[in-house]
Amino acid sequence: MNVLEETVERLGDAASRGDVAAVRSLLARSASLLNRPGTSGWTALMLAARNGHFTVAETLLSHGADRLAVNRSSQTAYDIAKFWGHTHISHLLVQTDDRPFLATSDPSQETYFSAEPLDRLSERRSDEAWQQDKQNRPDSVFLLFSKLSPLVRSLQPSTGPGAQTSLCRFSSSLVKELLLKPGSVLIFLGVERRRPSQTSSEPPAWFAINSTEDPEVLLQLGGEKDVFWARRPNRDLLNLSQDEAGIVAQARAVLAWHSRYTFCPTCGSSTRLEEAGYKRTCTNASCCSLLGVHNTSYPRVDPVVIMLVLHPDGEQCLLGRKKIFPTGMFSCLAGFIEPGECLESAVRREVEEESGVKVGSVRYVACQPWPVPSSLMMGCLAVALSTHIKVDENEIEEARWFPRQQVIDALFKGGSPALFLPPQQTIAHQLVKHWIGCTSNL
Ligand SMILES: NC(=O)C1=CN([C@@H]2O[C@H](COP(=O)(O)OP(=O)(O)OC[C@H]3O[C@@H](n4cnc5c(N)ncnc54)[C@H](O)[C@@H]3O)[C@@H](O)[C@H]2O)C=CC1
Ligand SMILES: [Mg+2]
Ligand SMILES: [Mg+2]
Ligand SMILES: [Mg+2]
Ligand SMILES: [Zn+2]
Repeated sequence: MNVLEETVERLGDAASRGDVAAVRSLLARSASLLNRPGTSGWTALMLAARNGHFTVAETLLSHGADRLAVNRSSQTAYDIAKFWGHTHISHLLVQTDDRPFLATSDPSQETYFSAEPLDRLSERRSDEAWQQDKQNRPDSVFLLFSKLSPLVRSLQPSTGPGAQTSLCRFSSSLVKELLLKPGSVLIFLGVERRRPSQTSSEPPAWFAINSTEDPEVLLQLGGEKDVFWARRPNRDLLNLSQDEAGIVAQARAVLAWHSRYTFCPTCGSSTRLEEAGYKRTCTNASCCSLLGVHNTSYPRVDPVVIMLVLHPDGEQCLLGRKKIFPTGMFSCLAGFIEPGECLESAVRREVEEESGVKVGSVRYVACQPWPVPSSLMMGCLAVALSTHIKVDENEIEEARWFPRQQVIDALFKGGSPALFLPPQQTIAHQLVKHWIGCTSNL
């Protein structure tokens, strides 16, 4: 047993005995131990739940313990507390479960693409002198995009689980010439959020550039090894750190808008970039888009509902697959919100259109920006009123009710040829996990 494994066992032992002081001091030394299972396959939270130690469970949760982790029998800490009759602890775990998982200050609970590591400082967007000064500062950070894909670098596996790629960061001197090229679009992203202890004068500003120069030539710019364009949205863009994914969500969606709105949607004249990339204004002085405020001048966000529909028996959920999905992959149904629709009506309409199932109550859970090109995925749980399935074959190849246990296996045991779910970075995956966590009672 190595030192790490030994420390995990000590944490588990302290949690089993109800020794809050020992739990705190072990976590203070190594917070990464928190969700590691010991040799028994149980996490510290499960052991606290098994032995009825409320304060330990509370302490572990306050440090961000994963209440949805399962042991080798697919039991969560909640299941264990319930089984052993520790109602005060199962209530504690349900209380936490009942909250939408985004309504928490714990960043590890954010959905992928939703982190906000930069302060967008929208009030500085029209301040041209300020923008110019930031663009010239040596500590400003520039990200490079080609055909809307960011330039990234592969990280060594030793950097730990999670991020496998990182955004390439350029300084103003390296991009100076590129900015003069006619095809370059520059947008301001924001400034780094500083913790109070970091007292240096001004936090660095971040910008993104989309360039139309030859991508192969651009690759040489940084002179780094292992750099490549993160072109495959479902692969390369999902391997960033939580913070970098948040920055890409903002940058890619705004740059995509610039690439598609070079002409005015109202009169067809050309448009020019303003407000550091957050507005496009028509160059035709008589265009009515210049009178008043028009949404055609601002970056667009397309609202989408994505929903996990639950069977009236509460034990099954409805998942569907499009033809383009890899074999065996099923996901939540989803669809664009139409004008004049609220979230609930869009959920009911899309589910009925795509599967023939009628839906009653709908509850919003959490959302996720999806920057390909610029959707906002609003995740809901919905309860079915009818169960007969008739798919819209234009959109969906197959939709089925899946039993809870099969979904749990797909979530925690990696799936099977019959069912696997989209990766954990997607809100579809998180919605399914949320349902299992809310109703966990194996
Ligand atoms: N993460 C996940 O597991 C899933 C994500 N999605 C995403 O959700 C989004 C919407 O889902 P869909 O099933 O495609 O929507 P949908 O069910 O409304 O059907 C798509 C069709 O709606 C029309 N449409 C209406 N407004 C549109 C707009 N603003 N942009 C593009 N097409 C529009 C187009 O004809 C398009 O083919 C897609 O971007 C899709 O990639 C969809 C299913 C699962
Ligand atoms: Mg759809
Ligand atoms: Mg649809
Ligand atoms: Mg639709
Ligand atoms: Zn116009």
